[in-house]
Amino acid sequence: MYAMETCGLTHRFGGGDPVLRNVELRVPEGSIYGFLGPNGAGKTTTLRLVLGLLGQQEGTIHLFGRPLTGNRGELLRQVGSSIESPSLYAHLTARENLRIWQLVFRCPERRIGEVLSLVGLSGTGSKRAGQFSLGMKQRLSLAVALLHEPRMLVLDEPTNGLDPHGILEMRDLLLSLNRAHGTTIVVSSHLLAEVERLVTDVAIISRGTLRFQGPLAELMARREATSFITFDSGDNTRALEIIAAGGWTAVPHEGKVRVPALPPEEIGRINHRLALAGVSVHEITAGGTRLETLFMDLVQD
Ligand SMILES: Nc1ncnc2c1ncn2[C@@H]1O[C@H](COP(=O)(O)OP(=O)(O)OP(=O)(O)O)[C@@H](O)[C@H]1O
Repeated sequence: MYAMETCGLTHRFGGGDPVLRNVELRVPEGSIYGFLGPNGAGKTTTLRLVLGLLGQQEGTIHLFGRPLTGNRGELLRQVGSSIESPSLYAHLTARENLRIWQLVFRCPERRIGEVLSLVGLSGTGSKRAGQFSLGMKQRLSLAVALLHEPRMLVLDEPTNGLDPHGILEMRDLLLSLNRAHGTTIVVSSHLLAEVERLVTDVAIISRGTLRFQGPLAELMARREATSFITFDSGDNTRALEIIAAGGWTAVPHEGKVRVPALPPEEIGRINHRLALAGVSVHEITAGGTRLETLFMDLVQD
């Protein structure tokens, strides 16, 4: 079952061109789903539609297998979100901010302490949210989103403006939430590298159109298909013959020998065979398309 599913989602602002065209998201329950695309691609608009923050024009939205239309209140109660700038009161402490939302969500008071500890803000005492670092503000927004123990979290650019340490902290936090509670997490980002080690599934959107959707492993496999290993040895002509005779596809490249990407044990086997034949290998390098390059290719027309 999909935690979130959109069908034919199309949206225009005013009478302009569509900013979303037939967007079909399928977020598997329990996944960490990276919704990726460059600035202005349509990520926030899609998420606002799914959260009922923007009037739907064309298409359908299902959450947990049920249509949003007609079940909005009940379905959105199972979702925690942080979209655009966090709605925090600068003059209140973390605990006071959460107290307000605890009353709004009507959840037990104990949740305040629980989420504070979960996001690592228990020790902030009388410090006001206005004095928090950006990373702390992001974590407090996450705490608000988690108060009512949602089945799915929808976070728009949660690592925006964070330094590398803050990005790592946020990643670990989201991973542990997903593992400990099975919470489905949808996280948007304009940088694949920021979420590459977090997500299980990926959707890539560009100019309002979905360019890729599937498990991260599928995207990785596309990269591997264009990757290669290069051998440089004392006698590359013989090396080429020996590798080809072993049944591997090998081609000469800039005076060296190139084979398609292989598992490490296969590379070891080639190296061993060359050594046995008296060809000494100086260098083995892996190269090819970086995941980020593949991402850029996908978002460019
Ligand atoms: N309220 C609005 N009125 C008119 N146009 C809008 C409005 N909100 C968004 N847009 C336009 O819709 C397109 C998609 O914007 P959206 O904010 O959804 O992109 P995004 O992928 O979230 O980008 P970013 O990473 O910059 O937030 C953009 O061209 C944007 O200018």
